[in-house]
Amino acid sequence: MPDERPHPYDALLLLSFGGPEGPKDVVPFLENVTRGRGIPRERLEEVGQHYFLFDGVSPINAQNRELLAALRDDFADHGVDLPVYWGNRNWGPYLTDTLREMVQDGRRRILTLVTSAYASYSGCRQYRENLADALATVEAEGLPLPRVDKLRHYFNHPGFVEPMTEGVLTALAQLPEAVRDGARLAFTTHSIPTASADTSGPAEGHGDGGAYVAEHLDVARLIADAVRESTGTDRPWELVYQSRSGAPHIPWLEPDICDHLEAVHADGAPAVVMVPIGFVSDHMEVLYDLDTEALAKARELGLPVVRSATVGTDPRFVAGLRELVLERAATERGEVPQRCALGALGPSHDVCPAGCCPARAPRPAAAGTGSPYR
Ligand SMILES: CC1=C(CCC(=O)O)c2cc3nc(cc4[nH]c(cc5[nH]c(cc1n2)c(C)c5CCC(=O)O)c(CCC(=O)O)c4C)C(CCC(=O)O)=C3C
Ligand SMILES: [Fe+2]
Repeated sequence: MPDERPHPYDALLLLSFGGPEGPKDVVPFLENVTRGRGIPRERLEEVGQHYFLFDGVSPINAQNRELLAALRDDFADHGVDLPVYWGNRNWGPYLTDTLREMVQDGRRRILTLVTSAYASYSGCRQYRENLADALATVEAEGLPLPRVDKLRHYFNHPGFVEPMTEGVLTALAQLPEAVRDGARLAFTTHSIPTASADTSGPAEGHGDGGAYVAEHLDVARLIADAVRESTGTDRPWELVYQSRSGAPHIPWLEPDICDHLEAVHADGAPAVVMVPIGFVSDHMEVLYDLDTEALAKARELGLPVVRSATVGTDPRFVAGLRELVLERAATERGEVPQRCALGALGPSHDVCPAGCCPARAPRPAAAGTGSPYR
């Protein structure tokens, strides 16, 4: 009988990016995202247009509400007595308001689940900085300070990998039979500056592309291997990038998905499956950059391209998150739980070491070694 006690935790915090919920939200949302980040004005106007194409509504908040409900249902079904809260970095419900509410509800030992599966400044440390800011605000208001931890990166957990593998099989079945066996797999994730990739993860692990690229390659290889085993066909695959931002003279990870589609088309590839391993739900990066822009490029080329599913609220993903919560709770109680992970890298660290995913300008970050709030 598995131990279903979340003790010592008394709450789970779902922490996400946030997105606009109508046309008047778009500009203030983009200002929140890019404050102090040196994004050119033209890029902002362009990204604003992506949102306006969908009436100014990003699907990300609805998707987080669904994940919140799915986690609560799953916890209830499995006797896990742990309230789940939700807060965002860039739009309401704002993290600071959620954290204040949690403290006022008497929560003192909080575990955080971030909607990003990999190491990187944007996907990990920046959220830890946001937590430190929110804790500082709560402290300044004279409220008691909770202890806040963060769940380990879950990119290589079977709950994340297995639904995506199944998604690729489903996507392949949508391709015309004649091109199915020759279809290439394009694993895609958010591009980030190469300097930021190279320093991602713990300091001693840094190499070209850092933990960010290594973790994505591990997931891509796992899925490609599982698909080969299941279909009996060995397909070429590569890791590609999307959603580049920033100034043109700063190098970001390449190739871009659209350039990649052109290149493989020129190379004679009969079809491509785009596999969005960098994202946990079909938010704007998936809806615009893949389903709108990249699919338009594919039509222009006359290349059959399909996009496979993100994990969303797949029951295996939600169950995997529960397992990760209970695993960490056991570790915090001093037990030595099994730490499930597929692939070559093994389970990620529970506590980010000092110097993990460094920022350009150092700022306090919670939930790590040497953090001001531990
Ligand atoms: C690694 C990564 C993830 C994946 C991990 C994770 O999920 O956290 C991610 C997710 C997301 N990014 C999102 C939106 C945006 N990201 C931007 C800008 C940037 N992203 C970056 C990185 C990442 N971003 C970076 C290095 C920048 C440059 C500015 C900076 O250094 O901070 C901009 C500014 C405009 C632009 O230039 O694109 C927007 C609007 C949304 C919400 C989508 C929705 O509304 O549905 C989500 C989930
Ligand atoms: Fe982003």
